[in-house]
Amino acid sequence: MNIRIITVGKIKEKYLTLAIQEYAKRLNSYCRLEIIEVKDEKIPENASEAQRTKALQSEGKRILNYLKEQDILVTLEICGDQMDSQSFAQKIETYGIQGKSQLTFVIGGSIGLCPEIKKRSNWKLSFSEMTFPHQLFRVILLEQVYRAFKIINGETYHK
Ligand SMILES: C[S@@+](CC[C@H](N)C(=O)[O-])C[C@H]1O[C@@H](n2cnc3c(N)ncnc32)[C@H](O)[C@@H]1O
Repeated sequence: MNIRIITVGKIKEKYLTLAIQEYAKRLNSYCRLEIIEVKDEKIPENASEAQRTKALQSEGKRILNYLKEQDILVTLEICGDQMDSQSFAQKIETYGIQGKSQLTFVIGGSIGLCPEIKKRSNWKLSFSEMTFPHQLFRVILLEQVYRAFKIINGETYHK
């Protein structure tokens, strides 16, 4: 299976980079992992609605450049569908069995994801109703994908 993670903005914290590298290394045994970072738009704290919309559209265009028609697009959205790790693993496994082997996860930047990307989404996935920072969220997603492959392969992993 090919897992691609498209993210908006760079990782600035060393400890997060180390955690990402660790999970990327672990995932090597289970899938082909690609992480793509697209440039984020810098907008002021007090940006107007129009400025936000423009910034979201620019980030969205950069993301769309990487999407292929056959990709299963999984958008990470706070208001998406919540599930437990077993169901998450099962859904990934089912896509694999159906021959849909290119899963593309998209994590928004600090201002979220634009409507065009959300509209194109095949699977809107929420990890809870809480808001996590986008840099940390990359680690959380990688850990859950790793956990999913451990579950799919019937391997033990700490609970
Ligand atoms: C700081 S959040 C963006 C917050 C923005 N106000 C919004 O409503 O999307 C950055 C990104 O992290 C991801 N994210 C954060 N918390 C999440 C959660 N609980 N479930 C799913 N994705 C989450 C989403 O992709 C989000 O676009």
